[in-house]
Amino acid sequence: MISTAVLLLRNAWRADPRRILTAAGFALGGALAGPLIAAALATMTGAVLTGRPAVAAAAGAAVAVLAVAALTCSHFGHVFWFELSELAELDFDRDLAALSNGSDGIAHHERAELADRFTLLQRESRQFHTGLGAVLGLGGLLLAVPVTAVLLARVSPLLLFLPLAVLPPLAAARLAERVLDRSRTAAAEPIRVARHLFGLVTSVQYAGELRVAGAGGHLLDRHAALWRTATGRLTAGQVRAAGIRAAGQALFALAYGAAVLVAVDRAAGAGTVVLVVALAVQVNAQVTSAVALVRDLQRIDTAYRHADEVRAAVAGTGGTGDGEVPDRLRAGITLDGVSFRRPGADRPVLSDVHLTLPAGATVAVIGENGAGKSTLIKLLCGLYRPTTGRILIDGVDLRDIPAARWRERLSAGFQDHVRFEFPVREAVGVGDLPRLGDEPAVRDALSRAGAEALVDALPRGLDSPLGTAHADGTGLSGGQWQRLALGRAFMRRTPLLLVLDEPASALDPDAEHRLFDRYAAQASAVAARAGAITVFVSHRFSTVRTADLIVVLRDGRVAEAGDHDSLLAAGGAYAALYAVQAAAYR
Ligand SMILES: Nc1ncnc2c1ncn2[C@@H]1O[C@H](COP(=O)(O)OP(=O)(O)OP(=O)(O)O)[C@@H](O)[C@H]1O
Repeated sequence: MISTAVLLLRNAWRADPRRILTAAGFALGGALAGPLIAAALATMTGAVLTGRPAVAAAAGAAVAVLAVAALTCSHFGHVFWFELSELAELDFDRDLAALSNGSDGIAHHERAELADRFTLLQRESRQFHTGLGAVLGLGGLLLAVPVTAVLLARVSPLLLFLPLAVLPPLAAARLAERVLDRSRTAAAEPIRVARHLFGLVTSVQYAGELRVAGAGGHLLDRHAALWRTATGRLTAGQVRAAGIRAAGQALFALAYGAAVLVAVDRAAGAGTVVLVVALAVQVNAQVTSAVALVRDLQRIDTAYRHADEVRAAVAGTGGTGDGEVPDRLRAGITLDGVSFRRPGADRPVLSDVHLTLPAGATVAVIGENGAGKSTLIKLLCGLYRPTTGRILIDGVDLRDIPAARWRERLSAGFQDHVRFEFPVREAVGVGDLPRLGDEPAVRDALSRAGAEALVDALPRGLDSPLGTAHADGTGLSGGQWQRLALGRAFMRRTPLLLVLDEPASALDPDAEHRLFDRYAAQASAVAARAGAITVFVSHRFSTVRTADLIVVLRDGRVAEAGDHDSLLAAGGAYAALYAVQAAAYR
């Protein structure tokens, strides 16, 4: 926890040294005012009772000034540290985003325990606005407690034990926070799933299907059940934590009662009794705030610990070598005995895949649902790493190439593409960030994706905002979103590998056919320039048959590979599938 406090202070210092110093000054001043008020009150009472009006008036004025100072310090201190705390929250959110999206691969995202950690971290990041205040408050207490102790010791050394009575409630608070942490961890999974269900029920995208199926009520019932499970676990944790805290406070209450008895027993005068009672109240307030401040700080400590766990899980998912990506592909991409198994899965998704994708070729990957087509695409993109085997780019192992370097030479259109609710030029331009504002490049990509007519029909052309995030945004159909995603995939000028995972599943067959005709002509130009390989997944054989190489996957293995004519002649799985689809169109 001390390291967390130091980290928060260091970050605040880095952000604005003057601001944090001023906030610390106010925190210390405010903390000191408390015991001094008790001392001034005692002096005032003694002076009144012994008939010294001038001293009583001065002490009374001091009480008033100190009380105002305490309030002022707390108010202005808050103003100074609040913004720094907001920055700490922003920093942590950025860290989270980097952890979530900044890793080389994506396989760790598919692990449930990591998803739970992220759920917790998102909740915990909301605690950051209290962190700096807690550190400064505890700093103030470090000053106020000894001053209070000295004042108490002057009455009786026995009273020195009163601040020690702070320890049981503090220890109890630590223990209680650990109990709460365990209950929050236990509740993370039901909360995550419940949020997912709530997202489904409230999503415009799925509204139609859920209405027709009448599944909305069912999902809400499951959501409520999960929420009840989560709340039950959290409440059980809260009850246990409250019991532990109450036990700590009870020990302090005993010490408090004993202190007042000592004061009454040793009282040299009414002023001293007032001093002890006021200081005992101070100690009580100090304990209560110490408990709250420690709890706040401990939550942030927990957040950092959880973030470290995620960081450790994410580390090591990236490439380590310093291999170069060739300017142009000469031989091609080779999969040499590639297998892939997800952590914790009992069987591999891909097994012992041997394939050569020649430079300049168009490769179609086909197979039944779940055969491993998308997994193969993600392996080629370096988003997953082979569990065994190698992927060689012109002979260089992909493992030895830094992920960022390889990705710069990729273009991808994914099945579950992003629907960027931006103006069209940006929604497409993000496919090649350096050319985000390059209108001719965006128009060219749109034309290759067959989306120029779609954009021309929009009220503000390339500047038309898309989606419901904008008041004047235009809603698009699934196929129209897909055309824009394709446009995005076509933004990069010289990719070495273009992957298209069911890029036209939402297009009508005619549109898909035209798209691939147009694409094939351009692909051969890029292929001639850079030896670029296009790998696409499609279930439509009218498109698949045009590929130079067709790879048929079955149960994660390559069942057949070859061009259309040779596969038909072989009379295997491809020929059978082709015959079924051809018959359906006859
Ligand atoms: N996110 C995931 N987490 C765990 N397992 C997964 C995940 N995605 C896919 N799988 C598993 O990997 C296998 C291969 O999935 P993949 O998406 O590669 O198949 P596919 O051939 O592209 O299927 P489709 O034609 O349905 O898109 C599936 O059988 C599934 O069991």
